[in-house]
Amino acid sequence: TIALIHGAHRMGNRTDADMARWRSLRFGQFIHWGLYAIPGGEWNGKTYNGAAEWIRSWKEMPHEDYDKLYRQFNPVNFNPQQWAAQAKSMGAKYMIITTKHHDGFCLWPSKYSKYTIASSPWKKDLLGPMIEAYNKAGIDVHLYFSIIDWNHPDYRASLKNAADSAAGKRFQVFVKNQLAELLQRYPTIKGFWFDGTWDDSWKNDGAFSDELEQYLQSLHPGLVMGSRLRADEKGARHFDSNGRLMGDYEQGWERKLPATIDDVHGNDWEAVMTVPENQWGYHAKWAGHVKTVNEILEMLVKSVSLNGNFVLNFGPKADGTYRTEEQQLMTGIGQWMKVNGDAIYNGTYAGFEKQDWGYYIRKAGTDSVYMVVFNIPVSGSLRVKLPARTSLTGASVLQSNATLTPELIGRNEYFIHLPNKTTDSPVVILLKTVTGENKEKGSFEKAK
Ligand SMILES: C[C@@H]1N[C@@H](c2nc3ccccc3[nH]2)[C@H](O)[C@@H]1O
Repeated sequence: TIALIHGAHRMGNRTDADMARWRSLRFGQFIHWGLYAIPGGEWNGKTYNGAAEWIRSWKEMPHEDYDKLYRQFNPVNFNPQQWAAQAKSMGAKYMIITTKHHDGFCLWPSKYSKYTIASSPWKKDLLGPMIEAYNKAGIDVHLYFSIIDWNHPDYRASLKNAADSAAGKRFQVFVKNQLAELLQRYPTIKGFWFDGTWDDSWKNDGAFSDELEQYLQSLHPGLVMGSRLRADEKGARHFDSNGRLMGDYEQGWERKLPATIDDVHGNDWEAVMTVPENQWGYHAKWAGHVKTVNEILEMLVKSVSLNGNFVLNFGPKADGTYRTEEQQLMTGIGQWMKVNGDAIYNGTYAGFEKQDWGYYIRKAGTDSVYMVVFNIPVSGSLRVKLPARTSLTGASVLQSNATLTPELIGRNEYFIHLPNKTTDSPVVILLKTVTGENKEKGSFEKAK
């Protein structure tokens, strides 16, 4: 291994209570809200084909036009209690809110910048009421913070000369001050979700990112921060130059999921996902494929089955309301979660051989294993192959509690026959298992 000062400081996952809590929540709501919701991907009658929150980088959007938008930001229909209630009914257990996206506009009245909500017609802090409403609804809040800041005069993508380095130093002080300010203003938040850390100016100062992480932990012990924040002294990000994960969980799964358990290398991880193909902030015209409830449920279930968290993104409109498609998704997902959430919360990798019908999820630390079925075979028989020395002592349909009688078809191998082959939403089966050397024979094993 290479001797590193600013590489990973820990082998393996965090085992403290704050991280165990984050791990148990499994399902989060991302909210991208800011000035970019005003143009909503359109300007001067033209449609921007990129991600709506990147419209300032579009050649058809003059920087000075974008930078004036704050003068009309006035979310008169903003109702944080309603947002929290809808998130709760969807089954989300944590929420990540953009405090400041790449454009540098702050949703809180930061004393370190003029480019904040305080300069808008709305004037008032947006984060405080959100955090209060979500916490009251029993939902943890994490703060998204972009290091890239297109508005700040001292932001540099790269440091080419002494002047750049001086600006870069001033910018680092600004970042540190804003983050400390956020922790001081919102002491109940559970973590930071850093973004915009790919520019050289950041990548080439691993020492600063390391010191910053430690500084934030000192201000707020237990804070959960992913792998996007840090670089090591060689410029390696997410994984240090020895291949060890930096930060508390792998945070690179943006609009993609691991394929198998081998892709996560035993690390905690989280995937963040858009409803359309690639829009985080509000875009008036969603082009391309819009994910359905069942598609999203499969991503959520697959993530949990591979020991990860899944966060679904929402892009509220400039007036503070959600578009219809997003409201309908929250309702549809919530209906399934209401009945089957037990399979998601505290869910972990089961260690059973993956089958085509869907995914196994083990309730953390127990012998309860859920089967979440997405693909019912034409035979109607779901194959279950158990690891050695594990046997079945019970099987039931989670929703109806109907008992199932698995058929032993081989050594540690069963068929579970589903009562009906058609369903328009994933079916969850709860398996009770027993494992051990001198275990009692499972209930469904034929007497010899
Ligand atoms: C969580 C997501 N990360 C930001 C982002 N910017 C990118 C630039 C290039 C490639 C990927 C990007 N993701 C998106 O704007 C969104 O905030």
